Amino acid sequence: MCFSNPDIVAVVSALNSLNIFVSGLRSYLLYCSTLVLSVLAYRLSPFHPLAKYPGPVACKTSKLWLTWITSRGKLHVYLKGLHDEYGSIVRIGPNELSITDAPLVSAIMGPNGMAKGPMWDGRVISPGKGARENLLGMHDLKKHAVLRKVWNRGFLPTSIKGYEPILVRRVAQLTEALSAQNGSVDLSRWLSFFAFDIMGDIAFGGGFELMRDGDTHGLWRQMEAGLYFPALTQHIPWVIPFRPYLPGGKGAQALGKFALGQAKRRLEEGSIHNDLFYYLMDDKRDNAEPYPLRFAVSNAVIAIIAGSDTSATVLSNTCYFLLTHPESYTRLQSEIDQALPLGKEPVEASILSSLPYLNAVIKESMRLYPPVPTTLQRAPTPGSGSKALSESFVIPEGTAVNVPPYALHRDPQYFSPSPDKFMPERWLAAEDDPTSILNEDVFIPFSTGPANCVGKNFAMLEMRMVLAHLLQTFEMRLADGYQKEEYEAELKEFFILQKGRLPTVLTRRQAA
Ligand code: HEM
Repeated sequence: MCFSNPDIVAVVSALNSLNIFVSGLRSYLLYCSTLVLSVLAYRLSPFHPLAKYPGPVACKTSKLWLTWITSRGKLHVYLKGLHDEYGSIVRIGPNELSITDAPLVSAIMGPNGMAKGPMWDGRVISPGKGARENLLGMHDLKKHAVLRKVWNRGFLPTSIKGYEPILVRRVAQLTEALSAQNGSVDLSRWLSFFAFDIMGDIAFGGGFELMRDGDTHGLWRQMEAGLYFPALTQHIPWVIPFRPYLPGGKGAQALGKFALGQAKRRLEEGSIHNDLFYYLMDDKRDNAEPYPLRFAVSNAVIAIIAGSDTSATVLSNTCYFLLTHPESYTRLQSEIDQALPLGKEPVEASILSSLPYLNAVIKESMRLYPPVPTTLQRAPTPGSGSKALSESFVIPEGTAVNVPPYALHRDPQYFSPSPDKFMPERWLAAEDDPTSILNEDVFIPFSTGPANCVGKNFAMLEMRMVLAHLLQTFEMRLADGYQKEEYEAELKEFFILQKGRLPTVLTRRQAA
């Protein structure tokens, strides 16, 4: 075989180009790895502002570790483990602390506390314009306060009174639908459909009919699936610009589209009751321009996301605890039977709020499983330099602080004895053992301070009403063959605690 001169020249020139490329690539990789190693070394060094706080090396070096833990759905359990091991202040990211110290909790989230932290930039549920203009994700303290005033009007006692007849109708629909089922039903799913329908009523004056039609549009399924991605990106908000190209990055787009359709329908037809949309769009704000449509839609969608799965999870968890604690079930049923004998309908809200055991059961369920179990995050306002939480504890700008309700609620310093056990009696002062501990300041299932849950009073009414009706109407038991351990194993945290199945047999009770 022989090569001509031009062939040899071409090969030599190709080799030269390859050499230049390889050495360029080598220099680039060297530059990148030096940069990464320097950043890692700084994060682990004594010069880092958070150097004195303990925590695992994996957390100190990168948020990718917590992203991985979150992907398994058990971030709440992991963070509790870290607090058990390292104490009340733990470094959970290069620039992030998790805090379970009671006096610091109110300094972080109370009236003089901090604004929402950077994780909200990564919690975009339904992409598109307006995604950041809702109450839940608003960083700016002044803008938040203005918008919160509008939302508050939707949840004043008089506004909630207006929602009561709708709630009574939906609860009756739930019990009728459950009565019509044969054998075992997935109670958890029915409670989700109920919560979705009622939030559709409150937000848009109706339009979601999951109890009647099932999840035919896949809205509930997509909303639950849509929470997975923001649960990961909340730790690494810098990936948000790449979101459309990432698997699962489309989010709850169907919910957003459906909501826009409902909003347009709602605007054309009006509503027979004052729904949240009324307060967001039609309400006369003090000499201000009305909000644009996409703003109202974005906020109303947030009501559905923040208000449906949260209440449904508490309801399902509470049923699970009652079904696995027969003495609590019997005690609650007899309290309800005395206050609301079978056949007496509708159940009155004022009576429900005065039932001590019913309220203790709901609180105890939310203590053990707060639906937002880990990620109440706050941070110093950009440009402020720092925020002093106490004389000796200053948070430098650029640091986020996380308060994890799940770890707080199971801390024996604050709830004792047996903080991991379901014991509603701990909330009943008259029956309380004087040696027991119950610190209500750190009982924060609805958060605390100016950004606490705006829907709290409505959610409490809803949960009391559903539970009272279920226990008044049915005898309930877990389905044969269902292993109760499955329930807690299936509880996964993706931003909100998501539940699995709760196979239950419901038998209609007869009036005595
Ligand atoms: C058991 C039911 C519920 C629980 C446990 C719950 C829990 C929470 C928590 C923990 C927060 C605070 C997040 C933070 O501090 O960063 C929050 C905020 C919020 N919740 Fe709820 N929630 C529930 C039901 C509802 C309902 C029914 C609505 C109705 C619309 C709602 C709407 C909101 C909104 C709009 C915010 C943002 C408040 C603000 O930033 O000012 N939630 N919720």
